[in-house]
Amino acid sequence: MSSGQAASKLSSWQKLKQLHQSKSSSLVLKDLFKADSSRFDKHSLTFSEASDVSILLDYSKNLIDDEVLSALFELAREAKVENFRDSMFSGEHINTSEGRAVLHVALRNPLPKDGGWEIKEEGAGQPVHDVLNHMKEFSDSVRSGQWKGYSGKAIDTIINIGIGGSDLGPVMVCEALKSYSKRDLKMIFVSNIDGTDIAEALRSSDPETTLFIVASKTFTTQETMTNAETAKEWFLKTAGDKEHVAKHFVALSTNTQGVTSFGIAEANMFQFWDWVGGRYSLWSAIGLSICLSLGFDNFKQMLDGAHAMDKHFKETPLEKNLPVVLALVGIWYNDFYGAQTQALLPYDQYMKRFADYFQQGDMESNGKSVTKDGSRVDYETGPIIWGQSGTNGQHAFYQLIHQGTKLIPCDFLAPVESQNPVAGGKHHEILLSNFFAQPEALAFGKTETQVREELGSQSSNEALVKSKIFEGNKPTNSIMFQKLNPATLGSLIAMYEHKIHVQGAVWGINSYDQMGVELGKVLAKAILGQLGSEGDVKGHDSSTTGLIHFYQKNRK
Ligand SMILES: O=P(O)(O)OC[C@H]1O[C@@](O)(CO)[C@@H](O)[C@@H]1O
Repeated sequence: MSSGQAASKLSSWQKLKQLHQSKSSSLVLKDLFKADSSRFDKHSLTFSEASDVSILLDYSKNLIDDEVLSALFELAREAKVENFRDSMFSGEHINTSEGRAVLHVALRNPLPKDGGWEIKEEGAGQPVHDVLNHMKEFSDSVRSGQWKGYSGKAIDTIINIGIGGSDLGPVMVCEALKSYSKRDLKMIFVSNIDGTDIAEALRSSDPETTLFIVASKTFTTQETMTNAETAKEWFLKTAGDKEHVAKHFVALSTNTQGVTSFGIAEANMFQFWDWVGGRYSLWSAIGLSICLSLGFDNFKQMLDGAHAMDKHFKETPLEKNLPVVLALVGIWYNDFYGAQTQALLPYDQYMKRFADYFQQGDMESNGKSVTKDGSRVDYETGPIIWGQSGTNGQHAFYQLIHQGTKLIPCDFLAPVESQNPVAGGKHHEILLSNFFAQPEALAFGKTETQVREELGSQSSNEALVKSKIFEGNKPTNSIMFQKLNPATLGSLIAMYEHKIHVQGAVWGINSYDQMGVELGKVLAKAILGQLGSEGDVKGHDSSTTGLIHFYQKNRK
């Protein structure tokens, strides 16, 4: 297990520091490609270890050479990344602050008799498959119309009530795999405590044909429990009898007591375990909405794609390991080039929520500043994750990426095949031409000479010339996959989960707790009790007090 040591104490870290100082000015992509015609072949990897999945990772447009790469792999070895990975897979309690295992890989691991790994952790074997069987049975029954609401009608609307990991994964996957969905089953996701979220969901729903999923690992999250109570009151206004709740409410949780006290029968509960992190839980019972929308078979194919990537991560040498390469190249920019963010730019409109999903996945995992042994880091940890589908982002923020003052490493992703080859595939070719062009422009830019040639007589306008120069040398990864099918999406998500794992191991931090989300909740609870009148407001600074008083004076 990684000792949680400070990365900066590692000799390979110091070597990388020196390499950056001595080489960064000579790591120029234009020159690196000119010097080596096989650079693409040398710095791209393929993954096709799952049926129906073929992924290419081209990492040649990065500011690296053999010396830098080998120092990065040395860093991974010195930080004991392989041991830490193996500790995760074996069920060791690597989430040290909460004394828990980290076993989202167990959720997509076949039983040992079917070729899966033996994982010694309560729940991590047959119980996972028991829940999957229950999910299949239930989703088949709802999708077929066999499951009836209290008035005997089939279900045509699913409202998933959850937030964070109990929302973002299902939302992202249902969007990404919409072309595989049962189009006449309306999927609605309610997450925000803002009454608008639940109000808009209920406005367009019929209590006789709506199924509510209350998704919460703890079954204590204020937003989710409040939304669930409001939904139940709305439902009972029409349904009347509490007996009918059983036909319209199910729960996804680790907290059986919480579920039954809310009034949902245990038979309508889909269990998961404390070794499933919220931001890693879409593979668990939290994925029930995905099963309902896509059908269990597609959900299972997604699990299988993720399992294949798990196997790849577990067994492939670091130098050929897609998650490891992504992680190390990311550390090179994050910790030695001072890049603060990482952009995820999927050129597939179905993946428009992909970056949103990994905002929680990455930033709630690695947004830490203390190592596992309790010391404050003296280096950068988790990057800010952001992004948007292409080509939309090109018309929003690419100006800054191309000509701004910040270094923004970008992952470009795109499918070879479109799910909607409209206009004879013309749209897809235009999309892909942009997917190919943007990393090329970022890498190689446009020189002053080229600008002057283009401007001709206008090149006497120095300011204009300067404004049209593209410095280039902006690093990108390009990831292509055959088609955005369930197995491929599963592999891609697992690839980024393991990238996050490797970075956390190198930084010596605990990627699997989230202490940082607690303080705000506690303060909010205290303020909630003080909103009655001005006299109730106590113990705050003048700003917080002033804001609360402004609200109290002006509310209607
Ligand atoms: O699933 P639940 O227990 O309702 O937690 C929801 C989300 O809240 C958190 O912010 C933790 O409080 C995320 O880590 C988590 O995914």
